[in-house]
Amino acid sequence: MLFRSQRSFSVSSLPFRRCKAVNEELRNLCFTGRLPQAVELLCHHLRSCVDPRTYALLLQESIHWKESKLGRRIHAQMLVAGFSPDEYLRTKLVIFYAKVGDLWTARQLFDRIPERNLIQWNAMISGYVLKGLEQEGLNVYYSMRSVGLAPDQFTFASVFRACARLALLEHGKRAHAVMIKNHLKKANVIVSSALVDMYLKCSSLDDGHRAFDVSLQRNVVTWTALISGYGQHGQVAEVLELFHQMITEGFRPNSVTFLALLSACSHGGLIDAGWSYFNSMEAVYDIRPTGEHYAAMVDMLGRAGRLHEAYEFVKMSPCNEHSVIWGALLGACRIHGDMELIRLAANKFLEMQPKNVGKYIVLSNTFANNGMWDDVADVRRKITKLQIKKEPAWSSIELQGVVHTFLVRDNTHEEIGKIYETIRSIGCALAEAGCVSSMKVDCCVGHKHVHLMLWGEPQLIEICFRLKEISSIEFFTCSAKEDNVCVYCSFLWIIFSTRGILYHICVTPCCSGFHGFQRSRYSTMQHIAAQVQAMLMVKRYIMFAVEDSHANVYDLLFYTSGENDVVNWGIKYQCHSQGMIKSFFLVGWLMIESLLYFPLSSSSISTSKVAEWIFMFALCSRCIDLKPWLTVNSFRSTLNPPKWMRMYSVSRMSSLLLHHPVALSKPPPSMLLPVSSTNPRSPWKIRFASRAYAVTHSPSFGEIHVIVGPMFAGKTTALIQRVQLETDQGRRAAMIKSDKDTRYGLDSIVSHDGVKMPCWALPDLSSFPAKVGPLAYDELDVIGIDEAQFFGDLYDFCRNAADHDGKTVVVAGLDGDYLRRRFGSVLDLIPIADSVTKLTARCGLCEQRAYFTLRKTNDTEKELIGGADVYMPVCRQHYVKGQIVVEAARIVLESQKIKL
Ligand SMILES: Nc1ncnc2c1ncn2[C@@H]1O[C@H](COP(=O)(O)OP(=O)(O)O)[C@@H](O)[C@H]1O
Ligand SMILES: Cc1cn([C@H]2C[C@H](O)[C@@H](COP(=O)(O)O)O2)c(=O)[nH]c1=O
Repeated sequence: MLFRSQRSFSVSSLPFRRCKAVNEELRNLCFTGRLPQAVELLCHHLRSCVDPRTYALLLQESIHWKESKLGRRIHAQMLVAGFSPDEYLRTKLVIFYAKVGDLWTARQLFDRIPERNLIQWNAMISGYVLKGLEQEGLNVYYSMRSVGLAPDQFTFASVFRACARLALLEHGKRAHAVMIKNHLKKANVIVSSALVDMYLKCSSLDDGHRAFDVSLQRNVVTWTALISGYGQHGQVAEVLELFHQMITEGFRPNSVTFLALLSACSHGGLIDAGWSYFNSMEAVYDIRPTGEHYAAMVDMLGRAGRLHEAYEFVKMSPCNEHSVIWGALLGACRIHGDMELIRLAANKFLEMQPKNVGKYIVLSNTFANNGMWDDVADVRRKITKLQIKKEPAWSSIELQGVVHTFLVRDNTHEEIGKIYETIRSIGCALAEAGCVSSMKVDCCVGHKHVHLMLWGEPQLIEICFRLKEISSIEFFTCSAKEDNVCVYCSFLWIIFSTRGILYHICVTPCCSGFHGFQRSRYSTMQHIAAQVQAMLMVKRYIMFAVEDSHANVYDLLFYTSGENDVVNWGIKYQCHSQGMIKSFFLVGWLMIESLLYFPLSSSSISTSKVAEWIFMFALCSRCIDLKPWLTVNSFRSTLNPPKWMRMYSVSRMSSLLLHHPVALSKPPPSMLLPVSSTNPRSPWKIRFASRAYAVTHSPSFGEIHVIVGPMFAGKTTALIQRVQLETDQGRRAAMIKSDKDTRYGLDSIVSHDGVKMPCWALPDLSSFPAKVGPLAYDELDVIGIDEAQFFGDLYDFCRNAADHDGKTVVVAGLDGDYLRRRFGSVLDLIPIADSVTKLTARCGLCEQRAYFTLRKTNDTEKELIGGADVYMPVCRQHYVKGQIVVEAARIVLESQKIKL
C-alpha cells in the first residue's frame, strides 16, 4: 500500500508515540495532501491520541478531496475512540456528510444537535439542494426561519438554486424579500448569479434582468445565467446582444456561455453566426468545444433542414463517440423526417446508451408520425425485451404558495374531478372541430389518435388544473418536464392563466424546446376552445406550407392576424422550427401587411411585437442568403411575391410601422368576415368569421374586481399589473389613488417594492369624471383605484362606473384596519363585485402567511399614513400576541402620562 511504501511516514519510523508528535504528524500529512496516509495512520495505530483540531483538519481534507470513504473512516475512528465531538466538530461532520451526499447520516447528526447554528442549517439546506432534493432543502430553510434564525448569503444561494430548479417563483421572491429585509442587498457574486438564474428559470425575465442590473458584483456566471435565461425563452436577439455586451465589458465567456449562444443561434436559424461563434471558441477564447457544443451545432444544422451537412459534421467531429451528438442528430431527423438517417442515428445512439428509454420513445413516436408501424412495433418490442422503464413524467405548479405535482395519469389530486371536467370541455371542443375522433382516454400511437395520448399526461392535467377556476387563480409558475410530447400535440400546451388573465404559450417542445409566452385577450372556456381550434387549424395549414402552398397560408393569415395572434405565433414558430424559411418569411410579410388593416391601438399587437417581426425579417433574409433588411429587388427575385406585396420595401414598411403606427387606417368591415371561394379546404373560416364578429360586436359590460388584504400583501402590485395588462392589450386605463396617501408624492401609485404607475390623486372619486373631462372619461375602459379604504364614495362610484358606464373597475384596498375592523367601504363592494381576491403577506415575525396588519406604534386614530416604520403584516398568532404587547405598552404609557 502507498502508506507502507513511503518509509518516512511509516508508523515504525515515528520516533515517539507521544500525542503531540502524533497530531503533528497527522496534520503534516494533511497539509501535504496525503489524506489516505493520514487516515491509515489514524485507523491502525493512533486514534486515542488525536485531538479535536486534528480531527477537524482530517474531516476538512475529506470534504476538500470529496473523500467519502476516508471521511467515514475518520468518523468511525472518533466513535471507536469514544471521542465526543464539540460543536465545531459536529458542524464539520454535518458539512462532510451533506457535501458527500449522505443526507440521511447528515440529518441524523443534525437532528441530534440541541441548538443548531446557522452553518449547520446552511450545510443541510445546501446538501439537499446539491443532491437534487430541492423541496427538502426548502423545508429545512423554512424550519430554520421558524426558529428565528436570520439567513446569510450561503442560505440564499442554496434557496435561490432550489427555487430555480423547481420553478417556484413565489418562494424565490419571498426569499428575495427576506434578503432585502435583512439588509443583504450587497449580495456576493454567487448569490447574485443564483438570484438572476432563479428569476429567469421561473420565467420572470424582467425581474431577472432587474436583479442583474442591480447586482454589484458580476462574473461570467452571472452573465451566463442572464444569457441562458433569455435563450431558454427563445429570445435570440437578446442573447446575442447580451453576449456582445458581456465581451465589451471585459468578461471572458466560458463553455456554458457558448452553449447558450449556440443554442440561441440554433433556435434563431442563425447558421453563419453559429459557425462563427463555434469557430471562435478555440481560436479566440481557447475553449475546446465538448460533445455538448458539437451537439448544439448538429441541432442548429438539423433545424435548418441541413441534415446531411449535420451528418457529415457528426462524422468528422472528434466527439463522435459521444452519445449526445447522435441524440441531437436523431432529434433533428425527427423534425425533418429523414428515415434512413433516423435509423442510423438511432442505432448509433442506442449502441452507446442502450437503456435510454426516452430516446426509444422519441424513436417510436417518430416512426408513428411517419406511419411506420412495423418500426414502432419493433421499438416497443425492444423496450419490453430490455425491461426498461421510463421515469414517470411529471409536472408541477405553485399556486398561492402551495406546490401541486402531477404524475402521468394522476388521479390522486383532491380536485381531480374538476380537472378532468375541464379536460373534457377542451376535448369536446377538439372533437367538434374534428381534430380528434373520440373522447376516450387512450394511449395509442396512431397519427389520428395522437392527441388522446395526452389526456393522462401531467402537463395537460396541470394546465387544466390551472384553468378550472380561472377567476381565483392568483400566482403560479410553470415547470414541466417534457420529454416525449408529440409534435402534433404541442399546441395543447398553450394556455394558462394567472391573476385572472389568460395567457397562451406557444410551445413546440419537440422541435425547439422553449416556451413563448403571450398574453391572451380571451378569458372564457369558449375562447380557450376557440384558441385550441385555431391552433389545430394552423397546423393543417402548415402542411400546405410544407407543400409550398403559400397561398393557403396567406389565406389563413390574412383573415386572422391582428385578430388572433396565437395563430400568428403558431405559424411563425412552426414555420421556423420546421426550417420552412420561405414560409417563415412570407408569414412575417403577411403579419406586417395585416397591420395595415389592424391598427396597433385596436389590436393586441404591440410595437415591440412589430419590432420583433422586423427582426424576424432580418433573420429570414439572412437565412435565405440575402442581406439583412432585404431590398425590394432581391425580395422580388427570390420569392416572387404576389403583386400587392411588391408595393413595399421592408425598410419602408418597418419605418412606417414604427414611427406612424396610429396613422394606419381601420379595416373595412368586410375584412373581418373572410370568405373563401378559392380554397375548398377551408371550413374553419366560417368559425373564424363568426368569432371575429363576436369579438368586434360584443357589447361592452362593466366589471368590478376587488383586491383586498393586509398591508404588504401585494395589492398595489397586483393592481398595477392588472392595469398594465389591460393597457398592453390596447384598452384605455386610468389609475386613481386617495390624496391622503402622501407617502410617495401625489403623481404616482408606488408599491412597497418601488414599482410605479402614474395616477390621479383625488380627495373623492365622484370628482374624477370632471377632473379628466367627460370625453376622456367616456373613452376609458378601465379604472384602477388604490387605497380604496380612504374613499367615502367608493360604493356609488364603482357601481355607476360598472353598471352604467361599462367600465372595468379594479379596486385595491385594506379590508381591515390595524384593529381588524372594517376599513372604509371596501367590503361593501363584495355584493356588486365580479371577483374578490384576498391577498396575504408574510408575517414579519415568522414568515407564515400574514392576514392582518399590526400597528407598531401606540397611535389610536383609524387613519394613520405610514409604511414599514409603523406597520407590520402578521399571522394570526403574532397578531394576537403583538396586539396584547402594544395594548400593554399603551396602558403603561398612558398611566405614566397621568402620573406626570
Ligand atoms: N412582510 C412582507 N410580506 C410580503 N411582502 C413584503 C413584506 N415586506 C415587504 N414586502 C414587499 O412588499 C411587496 C408588496 O407591496 P405592495 O404591492 O405595495 O403591497 P400592498 O399594496 O398590499 O401594501 C411584496 O412584493 C414584497 O416584495
Ligand atoms: C392598517 C392601517 C393602515 N393605514 C394606512 C397605512 C398606509 O398609508 C395605508 C395602507 O397602504 P398599503 O398600500 O396597503 O400598504 O393605510 C391606516 O391608515 N390605518 C390602518 O389601520
